[in-house]
Amino acid sequence: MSTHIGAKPGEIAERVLMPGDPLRAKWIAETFLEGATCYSTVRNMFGFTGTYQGVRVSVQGSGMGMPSASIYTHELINEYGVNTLIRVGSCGAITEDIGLRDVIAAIGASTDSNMNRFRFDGLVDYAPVADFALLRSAVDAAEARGIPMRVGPVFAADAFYIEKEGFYDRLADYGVLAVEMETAALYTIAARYRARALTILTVSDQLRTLQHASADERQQTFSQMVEVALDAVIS
Ligand SMILES: O=P(O)(O)O[C@H]1O[C@H](CO)[C@@H](O)[C@H]1O
Ligand SMILES: O=c1cc[nH]c(=O)[nH]1
Repeated sequence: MSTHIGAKPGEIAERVLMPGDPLRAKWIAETFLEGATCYSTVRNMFGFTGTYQGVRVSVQGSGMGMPSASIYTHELINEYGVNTLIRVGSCGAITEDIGLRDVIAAIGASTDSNMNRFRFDGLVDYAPVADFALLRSAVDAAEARGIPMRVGPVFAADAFYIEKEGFYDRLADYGVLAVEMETAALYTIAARYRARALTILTVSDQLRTLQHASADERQQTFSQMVEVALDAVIS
């Protein structure tokens, strides 16, 4: 086992879906994987391995925010040999042309996290980006399933509750589609250790119109996001 994951060597697949919510990991494993078994309950951050269309796939909760997601990303890659990670998360849309329940693939992530400034001694504003082949596979999968999916940049925020007048407007001015809390760290760590990473998100909150998805709506459209992610992760 690693410091934060209770799996034995070989229990985690090379391909992993990573939701923030550990109960979403359980739901994905029970709903979409065959023969799924739980390999870790450490900190209740559940992880499961099963098969999807005959291919071994794991689902690991990452927790909320970049410090937590960094731990799981680092250990999955470096302690368990994971080479492909797709985050399946929720997000807040910051442009009015994106609706509740829409699916977004993150081509890159800006952030207010200080992690990369620390990493590069404050001299570089590193640009964390998605793996192109995974992104292309996700786009192909969404098209094949008839699921509309926007592709664009997101903002990975340190804080969920931001009291900064006009901040989302300014991000939207620069083309940012949505706000979430993990992708900059995921893309950076995957790049560092030569793994492939992608984030796919479902809009749970429309931050312009202040609409919020109901629990049922979230579950239904999370299904679309997960189907696209599973098709891409086994590609
Ligand atoms: O739904 P998940 O994957 O947790 O993602 C989003 O939801 C959490 C905030 O509610 C943050 O982790 C954010 O990134
Ligand atoms: O980080 C997040 C996730 C969902 N909704 C938000 O507004 N922010």
